[in-house]
Amino acid sequence: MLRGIHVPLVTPFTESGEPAVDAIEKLAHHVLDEGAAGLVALGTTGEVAALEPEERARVIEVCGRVCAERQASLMVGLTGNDTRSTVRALRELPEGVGTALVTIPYFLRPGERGVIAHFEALAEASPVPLVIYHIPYRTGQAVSAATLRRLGAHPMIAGVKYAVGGIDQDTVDLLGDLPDGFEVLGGDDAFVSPLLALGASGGILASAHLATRSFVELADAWHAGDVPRARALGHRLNRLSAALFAEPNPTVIKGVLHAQGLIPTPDVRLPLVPAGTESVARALQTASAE
Ligand SMILES: O=C(O)C1=N[C@H](C(=O)O)C[C@H](O)C1
Repeated sequence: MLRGIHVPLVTPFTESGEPAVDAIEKLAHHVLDEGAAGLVALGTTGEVAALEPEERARVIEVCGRVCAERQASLMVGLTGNDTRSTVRALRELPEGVGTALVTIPYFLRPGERGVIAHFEALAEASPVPLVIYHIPYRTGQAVSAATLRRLGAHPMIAGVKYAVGGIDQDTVDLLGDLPDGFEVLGGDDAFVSPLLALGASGGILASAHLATRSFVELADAWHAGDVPRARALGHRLNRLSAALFAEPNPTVIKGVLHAQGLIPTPDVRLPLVPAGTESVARALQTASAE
């Protein structure tokens, strides 16, 4: 279910600052046409923190419609850091959502026992399987391979979006001994190729808005054991990701998508500010070479 490349869609805005629903729909079809296995609505890349509740509902609605039509997987991001309100949000997810991508409680730093208790409570209450979003440089909470393995043994916890900013001992330990039915999806664009080499089943990658087909080929090549092809693609795509992440995500990606005519404006909501023209030009040039 979690195999392949999932694109965490940006939320494009119109000139008047509203979510550009038509552009989301077009972008969704575009990345699915290019081979993405599914969409992620309301990720960090979708600027979820800056969207009003009714705007979030509209984004889920349009992504749900496209995924239903295309028989693709829809994952929805939930970023609460308190257990009771996250349970409520999970229960309020509309029909058609396949999985919920739930961030490890940020800022509070509840410790590993707290993380376990949080996810076990969510897993018991959730109507859909969960994907743990582990991104310690954003949440401030470290989590060991043993904790992820324990959580992964729960039947309602389907996987982890793994974004620890590198490959460390826990990464190798986790991928060397995964619970049955628990998948690792790379969530750091720069490290997706080594993670796939270690056994990740795919990735959730903002970079895959661009060169989607090449990211899909990268995952397929590692899964097929075609090491020379996978390694070469990985190095090439890493250059694209580096250019796209030269400024806070998703500012450069939006600049490039706008320059390519795929979204109506490159606008982001404060506290994000639009990427500089040089960063966008460099990323555009790298993307054009794909
Ligand atoms: O929104 C996401 O999902 C992603 N967010 C990450 C981030 O902004 O840190 C990057 C990753 O490509 C996907």
